[in-house]
Amino acid sequence: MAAIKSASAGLVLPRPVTFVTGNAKKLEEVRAILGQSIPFQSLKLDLPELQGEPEDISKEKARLAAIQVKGPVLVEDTCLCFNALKGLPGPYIKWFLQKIGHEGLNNLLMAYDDKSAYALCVFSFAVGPNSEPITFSGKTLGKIVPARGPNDFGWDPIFQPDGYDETYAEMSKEEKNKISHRSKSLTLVKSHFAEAGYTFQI
Ligand SMILES: O=P(O)(O)OP(=O)(O)OP(=O)(O)OC[C@H]1O[C@@H](n2cnc3c(O)ncnc32)[C@H](O)[C@@H]1O
Ligand SMILES: [Mg+2]
Repeated sequence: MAAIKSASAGLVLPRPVTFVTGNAKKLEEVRAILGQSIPFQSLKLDLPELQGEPEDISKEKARLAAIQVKGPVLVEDTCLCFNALKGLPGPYIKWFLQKIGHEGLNNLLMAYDDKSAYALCVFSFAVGPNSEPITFSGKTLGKIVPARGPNDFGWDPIFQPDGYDETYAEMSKEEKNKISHRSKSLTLVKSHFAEAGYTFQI
């Protein structure tokens, strides 16, 4: 399915955008942050992930998602990067978290004074299976601390953003969504959609 350029507006997409993720908490945040700004539907799929740089991983997820959906897709890949470890665990945070938990992640930094870290969210948008995905990166700086707050979402209890006394987990959802890596990345996605003036054939 090809996207066509309309004479009056921007690109006309053959279908509404599908946000593809296997993570219900991500979807909740994306819904809250986007509101009505970009109409989208969601599809729960755990896409295979490449190893490599965050942008490449995210782009490849978008390519695979667009093949499955056969239309416009949004995906994202989230990294938690420790500066003392030159950016690791980075895109591998999911597996580190699963295997060693919050305490193990803190222990990784035991030998270092530098506990600084950043949360990175890379959204990718692909118009369809044959188009090159575009990426949008949002970063929030902070530090790794012993877990505090509800254990609802991933590594939220051990990430304390710079300038705040609370971890992501201790903040209200609204507060997190104002400053998070995900909202910064989505701000760029929204600008792109506004500039491109996409409309959708329903
Ligand atoms: O299907 P996808 O979208 O890939 O969902 P996922 O859960 O596999 O997510 P990632 O591959 O991006 O891996 C990121 C890991 O970080 C966690 N995570 C993502 N965003 C987070 C956030 O804002 N706060 C805390 N943990 C987060 C998430 O639960 C994963 O364990
Ligand atoms: Mg994943």
